[in-house]
Amino acid sequence: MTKRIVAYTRLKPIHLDQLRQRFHVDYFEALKSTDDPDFRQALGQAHGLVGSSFVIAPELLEHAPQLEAVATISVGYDNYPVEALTRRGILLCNTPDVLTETTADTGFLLIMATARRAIELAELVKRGDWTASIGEPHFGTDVHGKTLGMVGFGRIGAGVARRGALGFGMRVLYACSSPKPALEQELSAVRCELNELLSQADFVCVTVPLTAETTHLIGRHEFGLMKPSAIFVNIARGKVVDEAALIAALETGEIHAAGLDVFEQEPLSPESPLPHMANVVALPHVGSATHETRDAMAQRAVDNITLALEGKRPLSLVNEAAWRGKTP
Ligand SMILES: NC(=O)C1=CN([C@@H]2O[C@H](COP(=O)(O)OP(=O)(O)OC[C@H]3O[C@@H](n4cnc5c(N)ncnc54)[C@H](OP(=O)(O)O)[C@@H]3O)[C@@H](O)[C@H]2O)C=CC1
Ligand SMILES: O=CC(=O)O
Repeated sequence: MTKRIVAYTRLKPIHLDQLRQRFHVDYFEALKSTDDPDFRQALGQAHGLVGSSFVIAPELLEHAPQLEAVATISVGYDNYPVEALTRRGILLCNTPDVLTETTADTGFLLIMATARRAIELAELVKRGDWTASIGEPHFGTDVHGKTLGMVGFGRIGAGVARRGALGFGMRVLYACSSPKPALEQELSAVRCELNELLSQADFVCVTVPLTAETTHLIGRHEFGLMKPSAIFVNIARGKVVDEAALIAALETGEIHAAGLDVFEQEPLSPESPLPHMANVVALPHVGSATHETRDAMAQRAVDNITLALEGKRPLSLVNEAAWRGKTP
Protein backbone atom coordinates (compact mmCIF):
# COMPACT_ATOMS: atom_id res chain seq x y z
CA MET A 1 0.00 0.00 0.00
CA THR A 2 1.31 3.46 -0.90
CA LYS A 3 1.27 5.67 2.16
CA ARG A 4 -0.28 9.13 2.00
CA ILE A 5 1.24 12.44 2.98
CA VAL A 6 -0.43 15.79 3.48
CA ALA A 7 1.99 18.63 2.63
CA TYR A 8 0.60 21.96 3.80
CA THR A 9 3.45 24.36 3.05
CA ARG A 10 4.73 25.43 -0.38
CA LEU A 11 7.51 23.08 -1.48
CA LYS A 12 9.87 23.29 -4.44
CA PRO A 13 9.30 20.73 -7.21
CA ILE A 14 12.56 18.99 -6.28
CA HIS A 15 11.24 18.25 -2.78
CA LEU A 16 7.69 17.51 -3.85
CA ASP A 17 8.97 15.07 -6.50
CA GLN A 18 10.98 13.16 -3.91
CA LEU A 19 7.85 12.71 -1.83
CA ARG A 20 5.74 11.78 -4.85
CA GLN A 21 8.20 9.06 -5.86
CA ARG A 22 7.35 7.17 -2.66
CA PHE A 23 4.01 8.43 -1.42
CA HIS A 24 0.67 9.75 -2.53
CA VAL A 25 0.84 13.46 -1.73
CA ASP A 26 -2.15 15.68 -1.00
CA TYR A 27 -0.58 19.07 -1.57
CA PHE A 28 -1.96 22.30 -0.10
CA GLU A 29 0.47 24.90 -1.34
CA ALA A 30 -1.56 27.91 -0.23
CA LEU A 31 -3.45 26.66 2.83
CA LYS A 32 -5.17 29.56 4.58
CA SER A 33 -6.50 27.72 7.60
CA THR A 34 -6.44 24.25 9.12
CA ASP A 35 -10.26 24.51 9.08
CA ASP A 36 -10.14 24.06 5.29
CA PRO A 37 -12.56 21.14 4.64
CA ASP A 38 -10.34 19.62 1.90
CA PHE A 39 -7.36 19.69 4.24
CA ARG A 40 -9.38 18.01 6.99
CA GLN A 41 -10.63 15.39 4.60
CA ALA A 42 -7.08 14.65 3.40
CA LEU A 43 -5.95 14.33 7.02
CA GLY A 44 -8.46 11.50 7.36
CA GLN A 45 -6.27 9.26 5.18
CA ALA A 46 -2.83 10.72 5.97
CA HIS A 47 0.07 8.69 7.32
CA GLY A 48 2.40 11.67 7.23
CA LEU A 49 2.12 15.43 7.65
CA VAL A 50 4.74 17.92 6.37
CA GLY A 51 4.67 21.67 6.77
CA SER A 52 5.10 24.64 9.07
CA SER A 53 3.56 27.87 10.34
CA PHE A 54 0.14 26.49 11.39
CA VAL A 55 -0.86 25.44 14.86
CA ILE A 56 -1.64 21.73 14.80
CA ALA A 57 -4.09 21.49 17.69
CA PRO A 58 -4.77 18.18 19.48
CA GLU A 59 -8.34 18.37 18.11
CA LEU A 60 -6.94 18.27 14.56
CA LEU A 61 -5.20 14.98 15.29
CA GLU A 62 -8.59 13.39 15.85
CA HIS A 63 -9.19 13.90 12.12
CA ALA A 64 -6.04 11.90 11.36
CA PRO A 65 -6.59 8.36 12.69
CA GLN A 66 -3.80 6.82 10.58
CA LEU A 67 -1.13 9.42 11.26
CA GLU A 68 2.33 7.93 11.90
CA ALA A 69 4.70 10.88 11.56
CA VAL A 70 4.79 14.68 11.40
CA ALA A 71 7.73 16.62 9.92
CA THR A 72 7.83 20.32 10.68
CA ILE A 73 9.97 22.51 8.44
CA SER A 74 11.34 24.39 11.43
CA VAL A 75 13.47 23.69 14.47
CA GLY A 76 10.90 25.17 16.85
CA TYR A 77 7.98 22.83 17.50
CA ASP A 78 5.78 24.95 19.71
CA ASN A 79 2.99 24.65 17.08
CA TYR A 80 2.62 20.93 17.79
CA PRO A 81 0.97 19.04 20.67
CA VAL A 82 4.01 16.93 21.54
CA GLU A 83 2.35 15.01 24.38
CA ALA A 84 -0.73 14.10 22.34
CA LEU A 85 1.47 12.98 19.43
CA THR A 86 3.68 10.89 21.69
CA ARG A 87 0.68 9.31 23.41
CA ARG A 88 -0.45 8.08 20.01
CA GLY A 89 3.05 6.96 19.03
CA ILE A 90 3.24 9.58 16.26
CA LEU A 91 6.81 10.67 15.52
CA LEU A 92 7.50 14.41 15.48
CA CYS A 93 10.57 15.50 13.49
CA ASN A 94 12.13 18.97 13.12
CA THR A 95 15.03 20.66 11.32
CA PRO A 96 17.80 21.57 13.76
CA ASP A 97 21.42 22.30 12.75
CA VAL A 98 20.79 23.16 9.10
CA LEU A 99 19.43 26.59 10.09
CA THR A 100 21.67 27.36 13.05
CA GLU A 101 24.25 29.57 11.34
CA THR A 102 21.74 31.48 9.23
CA THR A 103 19.56 32.22 12.25
CA ALA A 104 22.62 33.27 14.24
CA ASP A 105 23.50 35.60 11.34
CA THR A 106 20.02 37.12 11.68
CA GLY A 107 20.59 37.60 15.40
CA PHE A 108 23.79 39.45 14.72
CA LEU A 109 22.21 41.41 11.90
CA LEU A 110 19.64 42.69 14.41
CA ILE A 111 22.33 43.50 16.97
CA MET A 112 24.29 45.50 14.38
CA ALA A 113 21.33 47.13 12.62
CA THR A 114 19.80 48.24 15.91
CA ALA A 115 23.02 49.47 17.51
CA ARG A 116 24.13 51.36 14.41
CA ARG A 117 20.61 52.47 13.49
CA ALA A 118 21.18 51.14 9.98
CA ILE A 119 17.57 50.98 8.82
CA GLU A 120 16.61 54.37 10.25
CA LEU A 121 19.63 56.05 8.65
CA ALA A 122 19.20 54.27 5.33
CA GLU A 123 15.60 55.55 5.30
CA LEU A 124 16.89 59.07 5.96
CA VAL A 125 19.16 58.81 2.91
CA LYS A 126 16.32 57.35 0.80
CA ARG A 127 14.06 60.29 1.74
CA GLY A 128 16.72 62.74 0.55
CA ASP A 129 17.20 64.08 4.09
CA TRP A 130 20.98 63.65 4.07
CA THR A 131 21.65 67.30 3.49
CA ALA A 132 24.58 67.88 5.84
CA SER A 133 27.20 65.90 7.71
CA ILE A 134 25.52 63.55 10.19
CA GLY A 135 25.80 64.75 13.78
CA GLU A 136 25.37 63.36 17.26
CA PRO A 137 21.58 62.92 17.14
CA HIS A 138 22.16 60.19 14.57
CA PHE A 139 25.15 58.46 16.15
CA GLY A 140 24.85 54.81 17.06
CA THR A 141 26.30 52.59 19.77
CA ASP A 142 29.41 50.41 19.59
CA VAL A 143 28.95 46.66 19.47
CA HIS A 144 32.56 45.53 19.71
CA GLY A 145 33.92 45.12 23.21
CA LYS A 146 30.45 45.24 24.83
CA THR A 147 28.72 42.62 26.99
CA LEU A 148 26.42 40.20 25.22
CA GLY A 149 23.83 38.44 27.40
CA MET A 150 22.48 35.25 25.84
CA VAL A 151 19.15 34.00 27.19
CA GLY A 152 19.28 30.35 26.09
CA PHE A 153 22.63 28.93 25.03
CA GLY A 154 21.85 26.09 22.64
CA ARG A 155 22.76 25.79 18.96
CA ILE A 156 21.61 29.24 17.83
CA GLY A 157 22.55 30.97 21.08
CA ALA A 158 26.07 29.60 20.78
CA GLY A 159 26.18 30.75 17.15
CA VAL A 160 25.29 34.34 18.09
CA ALA A 161 27.75 34.28 21.00
CA ARG A 162 30.52 32.94 18.76
CA ARG A 163 30.02 35.86 16.39
CA GLY A 164 30.07 38.29 19.31
CA ALA A 165 33.04 36.83 21.18
CA LEU A 166 35.28 35.84 18.29
CA GLY A 167 34.31 38.50 15.75
CA PHE A 168 33.58 41.50 17.95
CA GLY A 169 35.56 40.88 21.13
CA MET A 170 32.40 40.83 23.24
CA ARG A 171 32.19 39.49 26.77
CA VAL A 172 29.55 36.76 26.83
CA LEU A 173 27.19 36.04 29.71
CA TYR A 174 24.57 33.34 29.42
CA ALA A 175 21.50 32.17 31.30
CA CYS A 176 20.49 28.65 30.42
CA SER A 177 18.82 25.56 31.90
CA SER A 178 22.11 23.68 31.90
CA PRO A 179 25.78 24.70 32.04
CA LYS A 180 27.82 24.64 28.84
CA PRO A 181 31.43 24.00 29.90
CA ALA A 182 32.74 23.56 26.34
CA LEU A 183 31.34 26.95 25.31
CA GLU A 184 32.65 28.55 28.49
CA GLN A 185 36.08 27.29 27.46
CA GLU A 186 35.75 28.28 23.80
CA LEU A 187 34.23 31.74 24.28
CA SER A 188 35.19 32.60 27.87
CA ALA A 189 31.43 32.70 28.43
CA VAL A 190 30.16 33.02 31.99
CA ARG A 191 26.93 31.42 33.20
CA CYS A 192 24.81 33.55 35.52
CA GLU A 193 21.28 33.95 36.81
CA LEU A 194 18.89 35.64 34.41
CA ASN A 195 18.46 38.71 36.65
CA GLU A 196 22.21 39.24 36.88
CA LEU A 197 22.61 38.86 33.13
CA LEU A 198 19.85 41.40 32.49
CA SER A 199 21.44 43.99 34.73
CA GLN A 200 24.92 43.58 33.24
CA ALA A 201 24.37 43.06 29.52
CA ASP A 202 24.61 45.80 26.91
CA PHE A 203 22.88 43.47 24.45
CA VAL A 204 20.31 40.90 25.57
CA CYS A 205 19.58 38.24 22.95
CA VAL A 206 16.81 35.67 23.43
CA THR A 207 17.19 32.20 21.90
CA VAL A 208 15.15 29.91 24.18
CA PRO A 209 12.39 27.71 22.72
CA LEU A 210 8.78 28.64 23.50
CA THR A 211 7.51 26.37 26.27
CA ALA A 212 5.13 26.76 29.20
CA GLU A 213 8.18 27.76 31.26
CA THR A 214 9.50 30.38 28.83
CA THR A 215 6.17 32.04 27.99
CA HIS A 216 6.57 35.71 28.99
CA LEU A 217 9.98 34.90 30.46
CA ILE A 218 10.90 38.50 29.71
CA GLY A 219 8.33 40.97 31.05
CA ARG A 220 7.98 44.20 33.00
CA HIS A 221 10.22 43.07 35.87
CA GLU A 222 12.94 41.88 33.49
CA PHE A 223 12.94 45.07 31.37
CA GLY A 224 13.16 47.00 34.62
CA LEU A 225 16.45 45.24 35.41
CA MET A 226 18.06 46.13 32.08
CA LYS A 227 20.33 49.14 31.59
CA PRO A 228 18.69 52.21 29.99
CA SER A 229 21.33 51.77 27.27
CA ALA A 230 20.46 48.08 26.71
CA ILE A 231 19.54 46.76 23.29
CA PHE A 232 17.10 43.85 23.34
CA VAL A 233 17.05 41.27 20.55
CA ASN A 234 14.52 38.46 20.13
CA ILE A 235 15.07 35.79 17.47
CA ALA A 236 13.28 33.00 19.38
CA ARG A 237 9.50 33.31 19.61
CA GLY A 238 7.34 36.37 20.22
CA LYS A 239 5.49 34.82 23.15
CA VAL A 240 8.71 34.46 25.16
CA VAL A 241 8.37 38.22 25.64
CA ASP A 242 5.48 40.17 27.13
CA GLU A 243 5.12 42.49 24.15
CA ALA A 244 3.07 45.12 26.00
CA ALA A 245 5.88 45.36 28.56
CA LEU A 246 8.45 45.61 25.76
CA ILE A 247 6.54 48.45 24.10
CA ALA A 248 6.29 50.27 27.44
CA ALA A 249 10.02 49.79 28.11
CA LEU A 250 10.87 51.21 24.68
CA GLU A 251 8.45 54.13 25.02
CA THR A 252 9.62 55.16 28.48
CA GLY A 253 13.34 54.76 27.74
CA GLU A 254 13.68 51.94 30.24
CA ILE A 255 15.70 50.24 27.47
CA HIS A 256 17.38 51.89 24.49
CA ALA A 257 16.24 49.86 21.49
CA ALA A 258 15.05 46.49 20.22
CA GLY A 259 15.76 44.25 17.25
CA LEU A 260 12.89 41.83 16.70
CA ASP A 261 12.36 38.96 14.27
CA VAL A 262 9.41 37.43 16.11
CA PHE A 263 6.19 38.75 17.65
CA GLU A 264 3.33 37.60 19.84
CA GLN A 265 1.04 37.79 16.82
CA GLU A 266 2.42 36.96 13.36
CA PRO A 267 2.04 38.54 10.89
CA LEU A 268 2.30 41.62 13.08
CA SER A 269 -1.01 43.37 13.68
CA PRO A 270 -1.35 46.67 11.70
CA GLU A 271 -2.15 48.29 15.07
CA SER A 272 1.22 47.38 16.57
CA PRO A 273 3.34 50.45 17.30
CA LEU A 274 6.58 48.43 17.12
CA PRO A 275 7.48 48.83 13.42
CA HIS A 276 6.84 52.58 13.67
CA MET A 277 9.19 53.19 16.59
CA ALA A 278 12.51 54.77 15.61
CA ASN A 279 14.36 52.62 18.14
CA VAL A 280 13.02 49.33 16.77
CA VAL A 281 14.24 47.19 13.90
CA ALA A 282 11.41 44.77 13.07
CA LEU A 283 11.82 41.87 10.66
CA PRO A 284 9.05 39.54 9.45
CA HIS A 285 10.27 36.28 11.07
CA VAL A 286 13.11 35.65 8.62
CA GLY A 287 15.68 34.07 10.93
CA SER A 288 16.29 31.15 8.59
CA ALA A 289 15.00 32.74 5.39
CA THR A 290 17.82 32.34 2.89
CA HIS A 291 17.53 30.26 -0.29
CA GLU A 292 20.22 27.85 0.88
CA THR A 293 18.88 27.32 4.37
CA ARG A 294 15.21 27.03 3.45
CA ASP A 295 16.21 24.41 0.83
CA ALA A 296 18.19 22.51 3.45
CA MET A 297 15.26 22.66 5.89
CA ALA A 298 12.82 21.34 3.28
CA GLN A 299 15.25 18.56 2.38
CA ARG A 300 15.62 17.62 6.05
CA ALA A 301 11.84 17.48 6.43
CA VAL A 302 11.52 15.29 3.32
CA ASP A 303 14.25 12.98 4.61
CA ASN A 304 12.66 12.87 8.07
CA ILE A 305 9.17 11.95 6.87
CA THR A 306 10.51 9.44 4.35
CA LEU A 307 12.59 7.62 6.95
CA ALA A 308 9.77 7.73 9.50
CA LEU A 309 7.17 6.32 7.12
CA GLU A 310 9.62 3.61 6.04
CA GLY A 311 9.93 2.54 9.68
CA LYS A 312 13.44 3.96 10.07
CA ARG A 313 14.66 6.44 12.64
CA PRO A 314 14.32 10.01 11.29
CA LEU A 315 17.40 12.26 11.25
CA SER A 316 15.95 14.68 13.79
CA LEU A 317 13.37 13.40 16.16
CA VAL A 318 11.66 15.51 18.83
CA ASN A 319 9.76 12.83 20.73
CA GLU A 320 12.22 10.03 21.40
CA ALA A 321 9.56 8.26 23.50
CA ALA A 322 7.33 7.72 20.47
CA TRP A 323 10.25 6.04 18.67
CA ARG A 324 11.09 3.88 21.69
CA GLY A 325 7.46 2.76 21.71
CA LYS A 326 7.94 1.40 18.17
CA THR A 327 11.21 -0.44 18.73
CA PRO A 328 11.59 -3.63 20.74
N1 LIG B 1 13.59 33.59 14.23
C1 LIG B 1 13.62 32.46 13.54
O1 LIG B 1 13.35 32.42 12.35
C2 LIG B 1 14.03 31.21 14.21
C3 LIG B 1 13.72 30.99 15.52
N2 LIG B 1 14.10 29.85 16.14
C4 LIG B 1 13.80 29.66 17.56
O2 LIG B 1 15.02 29.45 18.26
C5 LIG B 1 14.82 28.44 19.22
C6 LIG B 1 16.15 27.82 19.62
O3 LIG B 1 16.65 27.01 18.60
P1 LIG B 1 17.99 26.15 18.85
O4 LIG B 1 19.07 27.02 19.33
O5 LIG B 1 18.21 25.33 17.65
O6 LIG B 1 17.49 25.24 20.07
P2 LIG B 1 18.35 24.56 21.23
O7 LIG B 1 17.47 23.56 21.85
O8 LIG B 1 19.67 24.13 20.69
O9 LIG B 1 18.61 25.78 22.24
C7 LIG B 1 17.68 26.23 23.15
C8 LIG B 1 18.41 26.58 24.43
O10 LIG B 1 17.49 27.17 25.34
C9 LIG B 1 17.72 26.60 26.63
N3 LIG B 1 16.52 26.69 27.44
C10 LIG B 1 15.36 26.01 27.31
N4 LIG B 1 14.48 26.42 28.25
C11 LIG B 1 15.12 27.34 28.98
C12 LIG B 1 14.74 28.13 30.11
N5 LIG B 1 13.52 28.02 30.65
N6 LIG B 1 15.64 28.99 30.62
C13 LIG B 1 16.88 29.08 30.09
N7 LIG B 1 17.29 28.38 29.03
C14 LIG B 1 16.41 27.52 28.49
C15 LIG B 1 18.12 25.17 26.34
O11 LIG B 1 18.81 24.65 27.47
P3 LIG B 1 19.45 23.16 27.50
O12 LIG B 1 20.66 23.23 26.60
O13 LIG B 1 19.80 22.95 28.91
O14 LIG B 1 18.38 22.27 26.96
C16 LIG B 1 19.00 25.34 25.12
O15 LIG B 1 20.32 25.62 25.47
C17 LIG B 1 13.82 27.49 18.56
O16 LIG B 1 13.11 26.72 19.50
C18 LIG B 1 12.92 28.44 17.79
O17 LIG B 1 11.82 28.80 18.59
C19 LIG B 1 14.80 28.88 15.48
C20 LIG B 1 15.12 29.04 14.16
C21 LIG B 1 14.75 30.21 13.40
O1 LIG C 1 11.24 29.90 13.46
C1 LIG C 1 11.74 29.04 12.82
C2 LIG C 1 12.11 27.76 13.29
O2 LIG C 1 12.76 27.03 12.51
O3 LIG C 1 11.76 27.41 14.42
